[in-house]
Amino acid sequence: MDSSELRLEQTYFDRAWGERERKREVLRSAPMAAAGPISGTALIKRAAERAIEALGAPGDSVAFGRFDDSAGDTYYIGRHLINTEDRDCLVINWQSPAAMPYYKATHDDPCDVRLKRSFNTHANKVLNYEDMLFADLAQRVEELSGSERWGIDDTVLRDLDAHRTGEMRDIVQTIHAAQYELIRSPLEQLLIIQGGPGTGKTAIALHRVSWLLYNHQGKVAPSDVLVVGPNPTFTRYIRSVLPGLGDADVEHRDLSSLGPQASTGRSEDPEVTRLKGEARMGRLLTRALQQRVRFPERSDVLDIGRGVGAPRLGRNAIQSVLPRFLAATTYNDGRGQFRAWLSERVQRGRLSTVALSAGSLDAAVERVWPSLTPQSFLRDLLGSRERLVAAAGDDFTAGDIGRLLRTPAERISEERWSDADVALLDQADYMISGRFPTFHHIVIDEAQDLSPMQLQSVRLRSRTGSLTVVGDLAQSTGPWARDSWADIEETLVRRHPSKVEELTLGYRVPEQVYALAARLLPIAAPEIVPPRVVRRGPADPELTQVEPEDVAGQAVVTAREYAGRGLFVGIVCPDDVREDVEDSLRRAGVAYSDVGSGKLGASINLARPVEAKGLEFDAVVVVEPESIVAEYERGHRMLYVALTRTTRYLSVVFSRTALALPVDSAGGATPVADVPVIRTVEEPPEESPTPTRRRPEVDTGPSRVRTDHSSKDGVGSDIADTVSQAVAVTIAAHIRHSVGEPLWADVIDRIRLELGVSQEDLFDRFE
Ligand SMILES: Nc1ncnc2c1ncn2[C@@H]1O[C@H](COP(=O)(O)OP(=O)(O)OP(=O)(O)O)[C@@H](O)[C@H]1O
Repeated sequence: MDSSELRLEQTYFDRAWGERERKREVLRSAPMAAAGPISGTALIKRAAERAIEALGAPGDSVAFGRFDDSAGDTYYIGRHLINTEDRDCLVINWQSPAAMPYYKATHDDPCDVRLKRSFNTHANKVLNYEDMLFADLAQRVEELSGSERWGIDDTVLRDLDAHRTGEMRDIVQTIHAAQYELIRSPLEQLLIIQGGPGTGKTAIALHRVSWLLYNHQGKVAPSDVLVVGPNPTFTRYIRSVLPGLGDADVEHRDLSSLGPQASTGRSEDPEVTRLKGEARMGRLLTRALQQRVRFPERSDVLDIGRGVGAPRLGRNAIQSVLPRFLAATTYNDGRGQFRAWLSERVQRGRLSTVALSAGSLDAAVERVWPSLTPQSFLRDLLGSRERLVAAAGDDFTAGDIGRLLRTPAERISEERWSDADVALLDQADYMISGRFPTFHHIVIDEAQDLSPMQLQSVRLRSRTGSLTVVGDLAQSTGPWARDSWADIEETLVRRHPSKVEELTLGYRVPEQVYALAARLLPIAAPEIVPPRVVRRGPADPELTQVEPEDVAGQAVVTAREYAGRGLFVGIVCPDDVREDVEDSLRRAGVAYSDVGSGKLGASINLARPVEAKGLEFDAVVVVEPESIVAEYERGHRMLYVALTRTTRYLSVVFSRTALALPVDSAGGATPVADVPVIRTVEEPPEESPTPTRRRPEVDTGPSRVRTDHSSKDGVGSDIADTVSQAVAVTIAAHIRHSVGEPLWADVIDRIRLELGVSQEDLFDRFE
């Protein structure tokens, strides 16, 4: 790299930084300079604050890339627009149409771009850069590697190898041409994006939101966009991406809270979950709600108030008007209209010789048209066979009714609700009050698993039908596992056109790991074309066979080894061995985060396979794959999900089979067997839980010898070991967050100086 060129770039970066910070100062003083009413000043202050947010932080680098066109003009691309006082543009923000060539240029269609430069920066210091010369690429096209031909450069690869944390990062610097096309696809449509694990679906959906907000300002505000994820952990994992792109105020919700009542985790049979998710449940709720409106039984008159002279109306008079009010938009609107009619009728007909009190009127209305909350309505319905049968019509069998029926809790506040109930409550809320915010654009992530009732919840919130729906059919599991997008498309499409687009490049999962996971595809999802993986990882997957009683201990030992290297670790474990793994973690004194509780920790995270969907870790330990397959409907898909969560390292700890694959993939009843190419490469280390470490034959490098310091079941390591590991992990996380990788060595040296120990001292101490 030319150092004078580097200096020139730094000069440009410094200049842009100066302009940006000048603007920040101007914006800061704007409210003070504004004269006029206080409310006006407050408005200016708010606007100034928003504009300051849009500048990014003072520590952010001003740009991440640049391109030069054939006319010799140079354009810098960054997260935020930077102008001089005279409105000369120094840096174009990435969402601007002017930035398009930076993303669209490929070796076979350079879009008039001569050079594309990607900067590696720390704060605003340009550390180095990588160039792509399109004329040169076109000449060398025959020599290019597969991933180079696909447009994957070193900047992407470096980004993919970076440490992961519990928060997703943006990909503005390295958005691929194919991804960019989807990001800037028209707003008014139902766009379904299908793609294998780690193809960037979530990243694209979020960048698309930012792009749409910038390019449709005035039409779509951030508060007019909703992002729906599968669970609270996932929502937390992704929710800092948009604010980081300058788009705060976008609403993030997860399915378990997409209703008037969040799920309280009621567990139920998958059959019941499936039934509650069916579209016909919507019809059942509609009928059941209408049936709550009726003239009181065992009475022919409705008394409006009490005592002599209190007005009364006959059954027929009331029954004849009810259908009119039942046609109102919502249950509560109909109730209001009925109340008004009753009041008017009493007064106009002079039915009363005494003044009609509001209380008497309300009591009479309540007897015919009870006031309901979604919770009281659903509790009454699911708790009564009679109500269920009456509402079922021809749509449901006696067996269905039996499955839906449940004993209500004594008090409504004690009622426990399942995830599937949330969508029913949501539908009930819509029918009863019709009051909830709608959005111009909605993103649904992991959409492949949603039930029709959950899709309906989303649809009710969509004001325009503009949606971005992302998912992977090969990862579709649970009661609503599907093999096609057709029903989702049908449910969600409204007045706009719809299309299904496919992503074909796999970013997250290294080649060696994906080769293992892809063995499941012929069973898990034979129709799916696997993605083309863009890179190799640092190691082959490690398959370790141990005795059944040692599985948990070995999983913990493996996870600790990874965590000890400062990696962000996920243990993906079936319920079958979960308690044992938790016990082993506790006994080993290992702090870990329970992914199901909504949090991701900085070191070891324990997840059920379903909870791991959409997440990623530096290293993943998949425990007892056979149980994962057994515990889930479409279990091979769930195992595929588990195996594809890693960005770098994968270990599989098992007692029976590493992958539960039929010997003969054509035979339905064939027994499960191991992956055929596994071989034993290493004897178990002493004191470890008698593992037989195995690797797939694809491994061409020398065997990696692992030294295992743990005792028999991975517990009982000394306290010093645990303390030093915890301290090291914390310090490493701190360094990673504080400075860029090129400075790590300096920081570590500095720590040594601060501690007053030289390199030699350190060795002395360990001898
Ligand atoms: N163009 C890109 N440049 C750099 N990294 C990328 C790019 N595209 C995707 N990635 C990275 O790949 C990883 C996977 O992305 P993402 O989670 O969006 O994939 P996904 O398709 O939603 O995966 P899953 O199916 O598992 O939910 C992330 O770390 C993301 O940053």
